[in-house]
Amino acid sequence: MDKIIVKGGNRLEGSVRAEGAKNAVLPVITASMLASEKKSVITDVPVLADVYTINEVLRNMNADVHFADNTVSVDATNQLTTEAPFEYVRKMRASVLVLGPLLARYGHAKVAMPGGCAIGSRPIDLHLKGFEAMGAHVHVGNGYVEVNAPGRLHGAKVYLDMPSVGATENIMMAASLAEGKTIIENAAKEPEIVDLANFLNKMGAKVVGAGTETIRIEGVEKMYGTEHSIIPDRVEAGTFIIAGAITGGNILVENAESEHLRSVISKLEEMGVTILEEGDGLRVIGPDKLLATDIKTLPHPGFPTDMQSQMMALMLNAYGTSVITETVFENRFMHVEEFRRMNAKMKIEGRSVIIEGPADLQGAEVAATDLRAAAALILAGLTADGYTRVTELKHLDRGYVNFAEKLAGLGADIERVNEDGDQVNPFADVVNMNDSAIAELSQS
Ligand SMILES: CC(=O)N[C@H]1[C@@H](OP(=O)(O)OP(=O)(O)OC[C@H]2O[C@@H](n3ccc(=O)[nH]c3=O)[C@H](O)[C@@H]2O)O[C@H](CO)[C@@H](O)[C@@H]1O
Ligand SMILES: C=C(OP(=O)(O)O)C(=O)O
Repeated sequence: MDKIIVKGGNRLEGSVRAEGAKNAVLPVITASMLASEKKSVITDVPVLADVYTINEVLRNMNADVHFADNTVSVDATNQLTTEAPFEYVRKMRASVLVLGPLLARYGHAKVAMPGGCAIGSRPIDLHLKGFEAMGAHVHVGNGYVEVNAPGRLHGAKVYLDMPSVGATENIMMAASLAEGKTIIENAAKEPEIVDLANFLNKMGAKVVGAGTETIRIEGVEKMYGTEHSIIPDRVEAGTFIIAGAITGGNILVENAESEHLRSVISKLEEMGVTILEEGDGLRVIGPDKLLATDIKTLPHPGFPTDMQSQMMALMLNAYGTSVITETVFENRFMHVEEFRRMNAKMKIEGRSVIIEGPADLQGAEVAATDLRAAAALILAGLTADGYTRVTELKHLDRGYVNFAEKLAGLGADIERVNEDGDQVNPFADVVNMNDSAIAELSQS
C-alpha cells in the first residue's frame, strides 16, 4: 500500500495546472451512450481511477471505449447491454448515472443499488422519482434497482425535494430522448450540470436553463456522438489554492475558473488570502496570519461540500475560532479524528465542527477516510511539525492526478512511497498509461 510522506514548513511557489473536472467527465461519458449514431470524443479528461471505472462500466455494456492522451472516445452505436453490476458500483457511486441514458434509449436499465459511503447514506430516491414521473416502473430487489419503461419515456414535471446533482443529471439525460417536454424544478445549478447540458445539446438534445433552478428539456428522437472538452476541475483548483494559502505561499493555479469558485474565493479573502485573476487562472498569495471564519456547505453557488475538509485544514492554521457546518451530507466529518491525531483541537456539535486555531499541528500517521479528506490531510501536513504519513491513497487517486508530484513541483517536501519505502509515482507515465495500468492504480 502506497503512502504519501510530507514534511511541513515549506512555502509554496510556482505554478500548477488544474485538470479537467472529475465530476463533469463522469456524467458526460455516461451521456455518450445516448448516441445511436457517431462516436463521441471527449478531451481534457483527467487520468483518474474513477474515469477508468466508468470506462469499464461502458465497455462491459458493449460500448467501444478508448482512453489515451487525456481523450476518451466512446462509440455506443452497437446494441448495448443494460446492466451495471455491483463490482463497479461498489467502487464508484457515479456508476448509477448509466440509468438515465439506458432507460431512455432501451426502455430498461439495471444497476446494483449503491450503498452509503464514508460521507453519508446517499440514497437515489430522487433519481427514481424522476424516472417514475416519466412513465418508468422501478423495482428494487436483491441489491439491484431495475427500471423499465414499456413504451418511450414521456416528458414530465419533476420537482426535486433537494437540488441533487446526480438526480438532475440522470433526469436530464433520460428526458433528452423522451417524448415531449420535461421540466426539472429545484434542479442542481453546479457548473458540471451546465457542462453536461452543453454536451447533450451538441449531441442533438434540446436542454435550456441549465445552471438555473428550472431546466426545460424538449425530448428528441435521436442523438449523435460529438466532440466536447471538459471544464476545469474547480475542486482540484480550490485544493491547490488552499495549498498556496496555508503555506503563506505565492502560486499560480492555471486553468482555474473564478466564476466556479466564487464562494471559496470570498471565504479565503475573508481569511486574509489575496486571490487575483491572472491569465486563465488565479494567483494566490497567502498572508502572514490567517484569520478565522465560518462556513456552511450548500448546493452551488453556496460553499461546496467537496471543499469542506480542505477548508478545515486551512482553518486549523487560522487565528481564532472557526465553525464549519455541513448541510449537504450527514456524515462528512470522518477526517476530524484524523486531524486530532495531528494535535488539532476541534469539537463536533451536531452538524458543525468548532475549530480552535492556530493549532500546533504535529506530523502523525493518518488514514484518508474519503477522497477530499485525503487531500486535506496532506494540506495539513504541509504546515505540521515533522513528518505526516498519509495512507489509504486509493481515495486520493479517485480524484487527484499526481497530487504529491504537483505539490513537490511547487516546492513541498513530499514523496509517495510504496510498502518497501521506494519512491513511486503512479502517474509518471500518465501520457502513455493504458487502462489496465490505471486499474492497478485504483486497487493500490
Ligand atoms: C460524481 C459527482 O458529481 N459527485 C458529486 C455529486 O454527488 P451526488 O450527485 O451523489 O450528490 P447529490 O447532490 O445527489 O447529493 C446531495 C444530497 O442529496 C441527497 N440525495 C441525493 C439524491 C437522492 O436521490 N436523494 C437524496 O436524498 C444525498 O444523500 C445528499 O445528502 O454532488 C455532491 C454534492 O455537490 C458532491 O459532493 C459530489 O462530489
Ligand atoms: C464526494 C465526491 O465524489 P463522489 O460523489 O464520486 O463520491 C467528491 O468528488 O468529493
